[in-house]
Amino acid sequence: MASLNKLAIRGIRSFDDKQISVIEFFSPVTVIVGHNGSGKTTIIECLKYATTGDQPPNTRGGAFIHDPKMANEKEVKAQVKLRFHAANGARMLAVRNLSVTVKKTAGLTMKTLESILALADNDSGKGGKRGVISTKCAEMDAEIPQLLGVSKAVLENVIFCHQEDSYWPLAEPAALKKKFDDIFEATKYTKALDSIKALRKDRVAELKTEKERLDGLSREKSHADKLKARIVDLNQSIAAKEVEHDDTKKAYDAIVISNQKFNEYATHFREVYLRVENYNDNIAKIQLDLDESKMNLHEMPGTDEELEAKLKNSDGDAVRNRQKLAMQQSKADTTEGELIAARKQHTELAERQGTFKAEFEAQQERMADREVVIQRTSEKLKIKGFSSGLDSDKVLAFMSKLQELHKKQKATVENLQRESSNKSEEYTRKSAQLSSTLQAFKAQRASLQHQLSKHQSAITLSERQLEATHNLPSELNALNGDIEEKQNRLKKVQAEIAAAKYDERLDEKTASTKLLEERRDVLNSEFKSINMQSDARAKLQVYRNTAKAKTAEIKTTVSTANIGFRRLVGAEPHPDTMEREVDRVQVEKEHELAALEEEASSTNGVLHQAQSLLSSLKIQLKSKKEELKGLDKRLKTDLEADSLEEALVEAGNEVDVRKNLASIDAGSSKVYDALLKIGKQKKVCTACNRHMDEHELVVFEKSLKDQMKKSSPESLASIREELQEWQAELTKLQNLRPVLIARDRLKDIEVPELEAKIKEQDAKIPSASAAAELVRLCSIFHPIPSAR
Ligand SMILES: Nc1ncnc2c1ncn2[C@@H]1O[C@H](COP(=O)(O)OP(=O)(O)OP(=O)(O)O)[C@@H](O)[C@H]1O
Repeated sequence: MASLNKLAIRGIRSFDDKQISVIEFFSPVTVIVGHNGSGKTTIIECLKYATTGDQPPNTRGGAFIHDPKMANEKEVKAQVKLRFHAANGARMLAVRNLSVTVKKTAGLTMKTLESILALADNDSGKGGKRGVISTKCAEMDAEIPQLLGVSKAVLENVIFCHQEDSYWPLAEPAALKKKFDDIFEATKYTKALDSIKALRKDRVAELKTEKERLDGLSREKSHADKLKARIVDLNQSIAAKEVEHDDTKKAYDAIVISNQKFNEYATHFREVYLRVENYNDNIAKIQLDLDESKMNLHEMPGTDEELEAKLKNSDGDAVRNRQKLAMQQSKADTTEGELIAARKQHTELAERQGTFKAEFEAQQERMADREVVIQRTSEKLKIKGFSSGLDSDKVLAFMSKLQELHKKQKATVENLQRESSNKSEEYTRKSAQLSSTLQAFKAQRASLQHQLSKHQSAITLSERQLEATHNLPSELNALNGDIEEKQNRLKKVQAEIAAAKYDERLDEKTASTKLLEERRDVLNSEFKSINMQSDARAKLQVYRNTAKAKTAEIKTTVSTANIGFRRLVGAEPHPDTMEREVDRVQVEKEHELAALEEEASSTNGVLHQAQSLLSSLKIQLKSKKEELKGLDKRLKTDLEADSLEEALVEAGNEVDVRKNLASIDAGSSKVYDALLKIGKQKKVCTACNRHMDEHELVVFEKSLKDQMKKSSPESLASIREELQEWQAELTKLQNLRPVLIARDRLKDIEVPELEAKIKEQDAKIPSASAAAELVRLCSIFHPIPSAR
């Protein structure tokens, strides 16, 4: 238990600064008695100041120190010295020094001077520094209450409570609680609680972060699971695609065969189509001929039986021809249907070709990705020779190199893992050894400290005994010898401790532990990086497998495409030149197609021109024939004779005759009568003075009578009528001349010319039609390769 021993006061309040006043405290109680103002309170204040460092209330500015005015000094130095027994029995000495100086402005300046807390042994008494524990006020303020085993609050508020502060139990609840908290040291528990709360808050925040991290990790894990599932799905899908590819290939082969069949059908259809067109043309011609024949119907020679037989035969032929035509028509319809189906098939094939192209493009992209991955991996793993131009051989070489590297890395990882585990074991073992050594050192130090405290208590005891036995020098000497011996032993033990260099060894071990921990960290980071590399290699393996499958797929596709390549390019495909060759052939084929389309357009133009010319010629011919028919009809109607010229001559003669006859007037009959009478009488013709015999006279008489008849008024009227008729006939015949000329021109020139032209065009059209159809089919089935 702690106890106060002595208090020495100098220069505090009413205590003089020139001499030291010593108060000794006795056990079990010390009573301080004195007059008012004699200094009792000052003693308590000095005890409080010595133990806690707190000056009494309202003593700022040096009021606690003896007044310099009273001392008649400009500076007063004060000292409070307390010797006490600590709770552990140690004899301690606490010295605190103060000074106060009179200011020029009549105020005081207070200073806290040197303070010492030391073991109150002999050496310290001689000014040695051996037992000094602290010289700092703050440390002393904390140390002394600990040494006394009482809290500062108890010292302040209970033991050395100033009379001015002694009313605190009547203070307000908050202040009272504070005091109680301080006295019962609840503050540290409150602080501990606050600290626990703060720690809890930190831990909750950490927990939250960890939870979030855990959530993130679980999310990543679920993502990884999903990725795994996706990989499985993709593998399944790849397998399904391969199966689909096989099916598609089979379907493609079947389509190629059906395409060939379609080509054959198309060729056949073209032939049939041309034949049908020819038949149609023939039918048209026959129709025209029939129309013409109908127009120019003439009586067929032969008997009725023969004609009937002919007619029957012709009907049979027509029926057969119609049947043939119907068959051809149905064939044409069938072929048209096949053509539509084939075109549909062609479209589907083109779509499939597009799909294959898209897949091929995707494959190319994947290959490009693979190349990038290989390049990055080669750069990362420092494998030379794979930065560019990665063909399949190089890729395989890269894979084999990676496998080798993987094996090496695996072996290295295993070695490192073994090494790491060995080192870890070694580290654990050494750490355990060091821990045990440390524990041993600690135990040793504790026992030494125990011994030391024992020795110190023995010294204290000895000192007490020494003090108590001043009159026993012999005992003192013995005790001194004992003390010396113990001190020697203490020194020896301390020297042993120093010689053992436990601290240095401990430092060494700590440094070695630190080194081992650093090494372990390095190994752990290496292990982590190796694990990452292992992951990367696993990923690479997956990529490699994918690339392998894709390469096989590409090979199959390429081998299929190679057939088409050979067919189109006419050479063996080579990966370096393949695309260029296909591009070149594509350009060529596109040119050819353009030329074919141009040709088709020009051929179609020619065909359409020929067909329109033919139809126009046919229309012209038809109109000419109709015109000719009309002219013929008119000629037949208006011209009875075979020849118009003869008819004209005849009509002219008739008109002339009638004109001559009509010119004979009525008086001429009297002339004929007189001539007849004279001739009968004289047998002489008075008109020509020629003699006539009887026979001649008969003829003369008959002729004159005819003339007389003709020159009769009735006869003349009739002649005039006839003249008019013949003149009308002549006019009509003269009007027929241009008709005849026109008909002859039509018949002999225009119609034959038109017929010849139509024949010529007829002959041209099938070839033009066939050419146009051929060009059209060529342009439809013209293969254009694609570089993809
Ligand atoms: N700074 C100072 N310098 C000199 N003397 C002082 C100073 N301050 C106080 N005093 C004197 O110290 C004395 C105070 O002593 P103190 O209060 O300790 O006496 P006391 O015995 O406790 O009295 P009471 O029984 O009345 O409480 C007074 O006489 C006062 O005049």
